[in-house]
Amino acid sequence: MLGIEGNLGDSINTVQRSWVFLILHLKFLSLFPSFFTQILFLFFDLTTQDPLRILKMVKICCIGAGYVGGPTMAVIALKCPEIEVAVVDISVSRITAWNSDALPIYEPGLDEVVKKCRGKNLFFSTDVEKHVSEADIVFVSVNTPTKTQGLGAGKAADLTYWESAARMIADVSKSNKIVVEKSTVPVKTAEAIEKILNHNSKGIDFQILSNPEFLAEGTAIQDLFNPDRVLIGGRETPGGQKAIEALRDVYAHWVPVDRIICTNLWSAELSKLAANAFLAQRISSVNAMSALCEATGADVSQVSHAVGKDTRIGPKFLNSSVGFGGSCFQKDILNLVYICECNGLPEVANYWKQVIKINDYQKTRFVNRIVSSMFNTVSGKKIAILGFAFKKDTGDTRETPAIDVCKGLLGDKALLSIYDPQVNEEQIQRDLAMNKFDWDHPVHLQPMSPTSIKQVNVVWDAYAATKDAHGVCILTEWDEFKTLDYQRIYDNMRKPAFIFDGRNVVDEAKLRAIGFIVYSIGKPLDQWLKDMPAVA
Ligand SMILES: NC(=O)c1ccc[n+]([C@@H]2O[C@H](COP(=O)([O-])OP(=O)(O)OC[C@H]3O[C@@H](n4cnc5c(N)ncnc54)[C@H](O)[C@@H]3O)[C@@H](O)[C@H]2O)c1
Ligand SMILES: O=c1ccn([C@@H]2O[C@H](COP(=O)(O)OP(=O)(O)O[C@H]3O[C@H](CO)[C@@H](O)[C@H](O)[C@H]3O)[C@@H](O)[C@H]2O)c(=O)[nH]1
Repeated sequence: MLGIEGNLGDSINTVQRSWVFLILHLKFLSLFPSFFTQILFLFFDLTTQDPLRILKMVKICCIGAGYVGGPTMAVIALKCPEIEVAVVDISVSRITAWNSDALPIYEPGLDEVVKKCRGKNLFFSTDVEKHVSEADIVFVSVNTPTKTQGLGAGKAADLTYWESAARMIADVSKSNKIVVEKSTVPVKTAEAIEKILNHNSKGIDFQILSNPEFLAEGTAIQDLFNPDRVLIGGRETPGGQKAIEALRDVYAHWVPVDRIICTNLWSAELSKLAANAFLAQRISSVNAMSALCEATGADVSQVSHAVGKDTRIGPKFLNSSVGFGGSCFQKDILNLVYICECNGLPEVANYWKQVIKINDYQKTRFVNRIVSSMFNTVSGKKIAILGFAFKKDTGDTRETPAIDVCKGLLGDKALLSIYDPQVNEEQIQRDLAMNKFDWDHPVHLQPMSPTSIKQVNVVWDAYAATKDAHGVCILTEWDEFKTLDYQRIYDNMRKPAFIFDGRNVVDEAKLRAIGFIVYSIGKPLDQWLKDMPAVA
């Protein structure tokens, strides 16, 4: 095992040197194969300590085999063949899936990366303690969901899973370790983790680093291969700096060093929350504009284009939508709000709270638009839902706006027929039966009792979903929804046939020419919709 204090950073730096040495070594052994020569070389190896000592593999363990732990570690294993990477989880079903041909998450490019490394230097296991105790670097990538009860419920991050992982690391460790916060955590979490780890440390040196992850689902592999930046925060002590160096050396296998930013612990922890808040704020800003566009006849796509051409603003993340979803934005902003409140900054807290309020408003506005357009009632009417995942190219449904829209329509007694290319019926039924904030607690990774909602029917084809429907809602921007045969869909629907496009994927002019009544977020309204204004 390599000690962190002394030589982990150096060892990775000198890997190339060691390969040269090994080749020379083997060459000499083949030239002088006598027993005596071999003994001489062995003696040399043992006494010099360098470089053969460092040929022993560095071991990384990641606790949490989820959307972050799985892809991140697979890419580290691919890019660092001399490092042994173990990804561990308490969920037996998740680990079984990681070891099978049907990986537990859908992510373009992930299968190929896993296939290249699994069984070589990438391992998935439920033997959490063994792999943690053997590792030099332990990443912790467990859930940090919003608290559902107690102090800070509905806002604060629930650190139960993080704390239990930290206690387990302290219990099973027998050698020095770098412990890396990969999960998104409240600023100052590292201080609490240090206390847990060092309280009963048996003389072991634990260095805590913050290394937040910025990948987005659906593009995780490309984001990991080519990150805008890698952020590493650590203590400003010699030990802390050495640990930063060791982790930087891992990423430096494929990330240009000028993109690896090193900061203090608190800056790294806070930057992750700040980045998500800034990104979500852009979406709430454009969504707020979308309401004004509908009221005035402006077109939100044109406004976004014009605004985004300003190089100080930039064109990305300005797509108006039914609202942002996903496991991160809402959770992390609520967490930020709570931290501001705890630090006596109510004005700052209220500023960020508004990003969530606009997002909720956007989802409610969308449901109200549907109901008001369809003569103020959807009771007993079949509504097709196209797309349930929170964005395209993922099967993840955590905090998807589709849940709120579907629940809103179910509240008005609609009959839903749902199709998503990557989300199965069990997941959809479970999501629609779940309470707010329950979605990201590990108990929900286990199969739940099948309490299916009778008003909901899940089908495996957009045409089946839309057959005999009164209205169609597009809630995820899957590419296939752009090229559906809308004439066929129209012919098989009840009339008047409505389309409510929550992602601005359809060509409204073409659909209107077919005969549809079309509502697209932030676009000029047609006469029908003007005559039946939604109550926001
Ligand atoms: N999903 C993303 O795109 C994304 C991106 C950046 C950061 N993050 C952050 O990363 C963290 C993980 O997110 P995720 O989406 O991968 O979550 P996830 O639910 O997909 O995975 C977390 C895993 O941790 C496991 N786990 C929980 N407690 C454990 C324990 N004590 N020991 C072993 N395993 C345990 C769970 O069983 C689960 O499989 C969160 O803090 C999240 O905010 C997520
Ligand atoms: O212009 C846009 C861009 C996105 N969205 C929606 O916003 C949500 C989030 O999308 P995205 O950010 O692409 O996916 P995530 O996987 O949630 O990634 C975010 O959250 C991660 C978890 O913290 C971070 O690591 C990423 O950097 C951050 O982009 C989705 O519902 C999108 O449909 C919009 O409505 N309009």
